[in-house]
Amino acid sequence: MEKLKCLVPESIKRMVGESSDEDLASTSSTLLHCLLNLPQFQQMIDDLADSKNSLCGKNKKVALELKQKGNESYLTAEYASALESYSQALRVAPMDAVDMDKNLVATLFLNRASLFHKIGFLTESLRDCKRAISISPTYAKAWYRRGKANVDLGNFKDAVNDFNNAKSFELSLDGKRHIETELNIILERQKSTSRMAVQENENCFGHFDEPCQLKLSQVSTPDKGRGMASQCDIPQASLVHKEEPYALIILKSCRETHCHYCLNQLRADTVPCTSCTIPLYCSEHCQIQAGGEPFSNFQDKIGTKESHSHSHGEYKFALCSDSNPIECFPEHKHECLGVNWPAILPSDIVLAGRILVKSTSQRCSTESNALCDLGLSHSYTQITPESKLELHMYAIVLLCCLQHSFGFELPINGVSLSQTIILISQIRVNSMAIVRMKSVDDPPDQFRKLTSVGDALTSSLEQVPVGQAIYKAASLFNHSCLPNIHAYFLSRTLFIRTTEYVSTGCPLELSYGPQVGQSDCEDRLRYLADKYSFRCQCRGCSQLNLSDLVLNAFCCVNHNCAGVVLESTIINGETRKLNNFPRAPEKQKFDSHLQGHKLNIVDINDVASLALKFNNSSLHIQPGFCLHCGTHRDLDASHEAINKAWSYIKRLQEAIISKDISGTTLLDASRALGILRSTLHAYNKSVAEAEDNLAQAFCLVRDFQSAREHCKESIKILQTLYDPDHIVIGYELVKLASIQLSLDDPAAVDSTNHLGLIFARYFGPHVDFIVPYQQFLKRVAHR
Ligand SMILES: C[S@@+](CC[C@H](N)C(=O)[O-])C[C@H]1O[C@@H](n2cnc3c(N)ncnc32)[C@H](O)[C@@H]1O
Repeated sequence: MEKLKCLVPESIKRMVGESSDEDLASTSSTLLHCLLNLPQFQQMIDDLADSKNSLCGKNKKVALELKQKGNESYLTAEYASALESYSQALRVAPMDAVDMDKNLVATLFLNRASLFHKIGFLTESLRDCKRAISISPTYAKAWYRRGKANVDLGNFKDAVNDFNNAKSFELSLDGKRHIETELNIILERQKSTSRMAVQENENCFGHFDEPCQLKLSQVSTPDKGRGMASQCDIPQASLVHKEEPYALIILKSCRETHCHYCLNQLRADTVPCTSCTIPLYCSEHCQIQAGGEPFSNFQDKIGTKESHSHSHGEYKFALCSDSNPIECFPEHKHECLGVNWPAILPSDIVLAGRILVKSTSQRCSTESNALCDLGLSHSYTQITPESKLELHMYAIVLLCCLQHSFGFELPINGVSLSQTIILISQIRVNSMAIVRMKSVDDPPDQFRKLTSVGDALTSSLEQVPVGQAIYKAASLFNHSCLPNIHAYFLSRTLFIRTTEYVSTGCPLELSYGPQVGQSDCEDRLRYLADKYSFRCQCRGCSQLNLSDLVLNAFCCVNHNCAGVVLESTIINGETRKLNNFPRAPEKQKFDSHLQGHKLNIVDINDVASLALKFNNSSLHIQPGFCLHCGTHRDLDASHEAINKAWSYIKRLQEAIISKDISGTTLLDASRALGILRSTLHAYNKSVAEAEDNLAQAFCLVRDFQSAREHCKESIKILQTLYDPDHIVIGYELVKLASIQLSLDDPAAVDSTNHLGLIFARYFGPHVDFIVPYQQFLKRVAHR
């Protein structure tokens, strides 16, 4: 794409860079004509959209090689490698390929089922057998293997049925006799056991159906456009919104680890797409929902006794569809042609393709003229000239790819291109990042069950983005750096909950990323302007707050003084708030923010009261001078000392990542923390980060007592910068509780109770699905 950009004449680049949403039809058609005359552009479209150049199509030869490799690894007991080979082979094997008179895919499922059985993954084995049987209903070995897995799972009735089927399809007499013997043993065992059968349980989320009964109203605001507000008083932790995505796509970084439909972490028995090698799914349910065909459509007819009716090959649609019917559009189908563009173009462009195809198919029924009319806001006019050129180019490439590979019946002209450019702009402003909670100590490979869980007691949690989606109704929620609602996801469903009491008429606003306490006001404004092209007008950025004042502050050089020293950038930023929003901050804001703190807040109140004394919209604060006693600090020298100290903390961070922490690294970092503490303000965010790094490092060298103290110090600071019951504190308490448990410290009970309350506030009844680790902590702490 970059090379292509260089070939566009400067005059066209300038015209595109200066375009507004009004003249997109003419700018995009000018660029289109220019590109169509470039052989490099034609070549690019051929590479992306022509099936002859496809790298994402099925390939029998490669599948057979991988199968062979898997068999060899299995024989030498290299099970992880065998699993990798079989799964890869399944991904590339054509559904109609035959190997030694058997459907190749069915054989591969069976081989993988045998491997799973060998390593004790019984439900995975059972599911792979089912898949082999649904392709090849008379596959005696698959019935037999399934019978064995059912025996080990205690499902004797099913096992008897499986062995009977295996016996009837087995051709050799010896084989039949062998199965008969096993069958008799099972029948005996069945009589003598009362063991409960283990039920296969696919994607069961208990409280998926929590109703959302609150009515919200759409409001219009002068500074943020449309927004959502409450129509009644809403208690904390209430569900205010629930929605299925209009369109969704997995992020490139998660393609190998998460299901391309529901975005849950893939299990070891991944299910491939039936037509191309790009997506992996966690189940046939997801594979079919995405637009794939059921495996039973590829039934192997070789040697089949057609009359046999197999009652066990059916699919289970356990997730959302039964209880909560959702509109389902086969969103991968038009990409599923083995061509390269869905794998190569950026995720938001492939998402735009999904929306175009979906809305065009719906357009036939609604007879709208717009190619795609989501009715969402966008910020095309505010973006940079480079971004405008990029949007133009991607819109042209996407429409050409859709037309070339999928036969999308749409003239590529100024009108369709301008609508596509606006669509991509809407996606950039309105799409939500779907996140999943990840325990940092999760083993990255699929052999989760094989690794020890003994080290889990020093775990911590983080949120990782896995997908990007458009939720049409939720796009109307505005951003606040001090949000009063919180969004999270179960499978593809978006849930939004209040995190505090919200009174009637109050705007409901979530955070698009940055929050007060996480970074200072200038950083938040920069992030939102860069990513979403708007200048934030939320209360966090328009009213003074303690976090923004102390987050990057220095301490007083006078050891007896707990005062605050600010830099000019912070003072300027805070003064700007007052200039732009000359409303007096309310005194009680500071007080309520500090309620419940048992911390020494004298210095913070100093800052607050000083800030409140502003006159003519300016703060009377001198950079470099203590706000309490007026003593001067040399800020240049302080910066130098901090940078040097921080280099030791950075070294420690690297050592933590490589899990190789030497005594010297730890000692240097401890000394560096001393310098940070004596130079920076007690509530400076960098001190919290350094404390947290030391806590992690001490955990790794198993000095849990030191780890606990550093972890507590870090939490103390964060509780001041955020709300004490903010979700960030919940994550930190997970770390503290796990360290306390490692020390048999009874205080772990308080920590787990506290984190339980915080998570319940953010996730309501879904807490155990989102943070299953907290259940484990609670159980151990209360034991
Ligand atoms: C996802 S949309 C929210 C709904 C939007 N207000 C509308 O009218 O459709 C995001 C856009 O809303 C506006 N917006 C949201 N939060 C804002 C804030 N805190 N300050 C200023 N503008 C905001 C910006 O224009 C942003 O690009």
